[in-house]
Amino acid sequence: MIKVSGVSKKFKLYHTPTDRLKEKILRKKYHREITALENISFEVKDGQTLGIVGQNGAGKSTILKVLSGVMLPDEGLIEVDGKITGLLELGTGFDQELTGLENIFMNGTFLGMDKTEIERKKDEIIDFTELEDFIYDPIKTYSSGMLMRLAFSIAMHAEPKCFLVDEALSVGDAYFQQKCMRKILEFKNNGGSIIFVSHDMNAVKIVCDSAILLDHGHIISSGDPKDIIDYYHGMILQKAHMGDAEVIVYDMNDTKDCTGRKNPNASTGEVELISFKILNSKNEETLYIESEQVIKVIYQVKALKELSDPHFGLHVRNNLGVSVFETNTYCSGIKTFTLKKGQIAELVWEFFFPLSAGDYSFSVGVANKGYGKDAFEEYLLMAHDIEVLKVIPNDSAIIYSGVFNMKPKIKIQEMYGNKS
Ligand SMILES: Nc1ncnc2c1ncn2[C@@H]1O[C@H](COP(=O)(O)OP(=O)(O)OP(=O)(O)O)[C@@H](O)[C@H]1O
Repeated sequence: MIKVSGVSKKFKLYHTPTDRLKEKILRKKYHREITALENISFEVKDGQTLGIVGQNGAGKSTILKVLSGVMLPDEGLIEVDGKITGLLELGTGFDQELTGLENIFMNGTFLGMDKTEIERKKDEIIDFTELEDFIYDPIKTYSSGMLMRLAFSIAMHAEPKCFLVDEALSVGDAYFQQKCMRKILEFKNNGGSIIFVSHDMNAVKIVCDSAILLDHGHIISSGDPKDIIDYYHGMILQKAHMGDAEVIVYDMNDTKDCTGRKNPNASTGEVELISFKILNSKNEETLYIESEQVIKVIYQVKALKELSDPHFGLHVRNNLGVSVFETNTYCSGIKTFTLKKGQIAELVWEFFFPLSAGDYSFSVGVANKGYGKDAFEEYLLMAHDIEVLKVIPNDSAIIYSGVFNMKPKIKIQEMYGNKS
C-alpha cells in the first residue's frame, strides 16, 4: 500500500550560481520558483497499479523521487507499507567505475539488502539480466539498455512491497521490456503495489487499474486509465491518424429512422449516441464473426446543440485494452456537415477485419471543429466499449498466432549443396 497525502514540492531556480549567494547576502529574491508538485494525494492498494501520465515537466519524475526517498517533499505525508524500490532515472544509486557485479552489492545494500542476502540472490540477479560475462565489466561501458537490465533485476530481487517504474523501462529492447512487464505483472499478482509512469499509453492501459493525469504539478483528473488517457490525448491534441477505413456519413433528419440494435444510452448533453450496431459481410447484425471478413459498424449520433463542424471517431481495442485501430472522420479526410440541434448523423464504417481470434471492443467519439492534422476544439463524447465483437478463427485461413494474419507468401526451394 502506498498513501500520499498533500505532497508539495517547489524548486528554486537561480539564473547563475552567484545569484544564490547574492540572495543570501543582499536578502533579495534572485530566484524563480517552480512548483513541481502541489497538494498531491492518492492511494495505491496492495495488488493495484496506478498509472501517472502527463506532459514533459508535469511532475511525474518528482513524485517518483519523493516516493523513493531520493528527494524530500516540502509538505505532505508519504506512507508506504513495506520496502519500496523501482526503476528510476538510470544510474541512480550506481557507481560508474564499478563492475556490474560490484554494483549488485552496492546498489543492493542501498536498497536494503544485507551482504548475505545479496550473496544468496546474486546468481539469480545476474541470470535475470542475461548480461553473462559483461557483469564483470565496469558499468561505464554499458549501454543504457544493459544498465536498465541490471537496475531492474536488482530492484525486483530486493523483494519490495511497492515498485516504481518510470520511462527507464523504455530503453530496454523489446525482448527485455516484455520480460520486465511479465515480472511486473507477476509482482502485482502477488499483491505488490506499483506506480507506473509512462508516455506509452498502451502500456498504461494494460498494466494500470487506475491513473492520474498530472499537469504543472496538479492532479487534474483521476480514475479509469482509459478515461484518463482519452482526456490526456484530448489535452495534448494528438490523436494519431491510423488508417483509411471507408466511412460514409448520412444526415438523418428524423429520429424514427433509428435502426440500431439497442440504445447505447451515451449522452453528454451536447450529443447523444442513439444506436450502435455491427454487420457481418452478409449485412446481418452480429456480435460474432469469423476473422478476415468485411464488417460494417453503424452508429447514429444526435446533436443536442448545433455542431458547425462535427467529426466522428471509432476506436477498436483488444481484450487487454490495447488500441488496435483508431481513427476519425477528420483524420480520414471525410467531409461532414453542420448538424442542427436535434439532427442525427448516421456513420457507416466499412472495413476489413483481419485481427486474430479474440474479443474486440468498440468505442465511439464525437468532436467538433477540427483543425490541424488531428486536433479538435471541442471533445463532445467518448463512449467506451459500447459493444464487444467476438472473432473466431477463419477456417480457410492458415494456422497462425499473433495479432493478425499477415498473409505471408512463402517460397521453399530444394538446394543442392556440397555433400562432403
Ligand atoms: N532538480 C530540479 N531542479 C529544478 N527544477 C526541477 C528539478 N527537477 C524537476 N524540476 C522541475 O520540476 C518540474 C517537474 O519536473 P519532472 O521532472 O517531475 O516532470 P516530468 O513530468 O517527469 O517530465 P518528463 O516527462 O519530461 O520526464 C519541471 O518544471 C522541472 O523543470
